[in-house]
Amino acid sequence: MTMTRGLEGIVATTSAISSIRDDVLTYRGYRIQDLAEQTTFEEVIYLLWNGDLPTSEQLSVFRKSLAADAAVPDELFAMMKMFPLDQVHPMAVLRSSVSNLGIYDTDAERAGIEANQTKAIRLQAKVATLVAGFSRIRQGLDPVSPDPSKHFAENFLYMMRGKAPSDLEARLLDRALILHADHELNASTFTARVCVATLSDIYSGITAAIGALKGPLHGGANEQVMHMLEEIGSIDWVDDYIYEALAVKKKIMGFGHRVYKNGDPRARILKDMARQISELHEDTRLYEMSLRIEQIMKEKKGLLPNTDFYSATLYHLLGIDHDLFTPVFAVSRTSGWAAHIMEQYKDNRLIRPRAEYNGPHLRRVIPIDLR
Ligand SMILES: CC(=O)SCCNC(=O)CCNC(=O)[C@H](O)C(C)(C)COP(=O)(O)OP(=O)(O)OC[C@H]1O[C@@H](n2cnc3c(N)ncnc32)[C@H](O)[C@@H]1OP(=O)(O)O
Ligand SMILES: O=C([O-])CC(=O)C(=O)O
Repeated sequence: MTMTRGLEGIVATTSAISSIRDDVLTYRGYRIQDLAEQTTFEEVIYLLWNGDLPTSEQLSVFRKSLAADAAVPDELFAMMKMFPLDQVHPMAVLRSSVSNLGIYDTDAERAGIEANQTKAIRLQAKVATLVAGFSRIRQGLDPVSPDPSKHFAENFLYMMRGKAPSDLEARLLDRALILHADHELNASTFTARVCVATLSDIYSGITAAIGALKGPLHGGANEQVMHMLEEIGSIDWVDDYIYEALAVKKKIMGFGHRVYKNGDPRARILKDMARQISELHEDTRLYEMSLRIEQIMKEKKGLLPNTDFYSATLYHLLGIDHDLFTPVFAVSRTSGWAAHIMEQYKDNRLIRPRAEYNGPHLRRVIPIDLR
């Protein structure tokens, strides 16, 4: 048996959804840069689930079905109101709420391609309503009902804020959702596939994936980047902070990647988006601090930013609460998780690796009164 820590370099499945080769990221064969520039998040969801970009007619039908499924059962918002709102993390709320969505879906246990496509649409639409609704409930406000006339990203910001975002803000979020939608066999996607490979249901798979995304070594890093920027506070303190952190071998959030060694292509696009919004708001403090951190990390550690680094500045300037950064990631990644879950069902085999045992050798049980 061979063993690699963290399964590094192990190919665990075949997949036709997204690919990282020579640091080029593609979804279904399309470069991420091209998708971010020329398509919308709804087109990308369709692409991930169906293998091809939609025609305008297909897109229109698809958008209508997403909009029709965006409302969530009142019981879920009632349940959220009972949570300890001043201390609970929104990712914990999302994890529980998606699990609860399955309880209210009468098709939850229905198998088959069509049933899973239907449930994927429901999940994708409702996950945004849940995140936006929770952000309002904890401020003592009522959730805003989804507006079917709005595009996904625009509607998401509208449901959070209670008023429509500008076109540029909606487009920036739309691009961020595209960039985060899928990423080959990352930890949360692998979790989703392991879960449904037991032939468990799609709600269980996405709930498990949300749990994996929450951790700071994965999707939770975007919130931690923001904490770090806040802790540093000013460009004047960046050098001291980073050098001191590196001296005690502290990890700098938003840097490094298991697969990319020459840089994450999404980070380059997000960096430009962070610059754009910083200039728009005439508030370049976080962006300039981030540039300096990037420079030091490259010089001292040879590490480059990953997708979570500049998304922190972008989301902050979009007015998104810091602890909602990872839930926003989850809203986007639901599309990728659902694509992988459906791919897994199509050609399923239980995922069950081995462990190399390194515990005690065979021992005799000593009766309890003699231990
Ligand atoms: C959407 C995403 O999930 S993107 C990733 C988001 N996560 C983060 O940004 C958290 C910070 N980054 C990290 O922890 C790592 O780079 C990971 C988890 C992304 C990749 O981890 P791995 O491939 O397991 O690399 P590993 O953690 O073993 O790091 C290898 C070496 O680089 C160092 N290193 C890696 N990332 C960092 C970092 N961000 N800051 C400082 N040092 C780092 C490690 O300390 C280690 O050094 P050592 O060999 O001297 O012990
Ligand atoms: O691929 C990974 O390991 C993590 C990542 O960047 C992602 O999930 O987007």
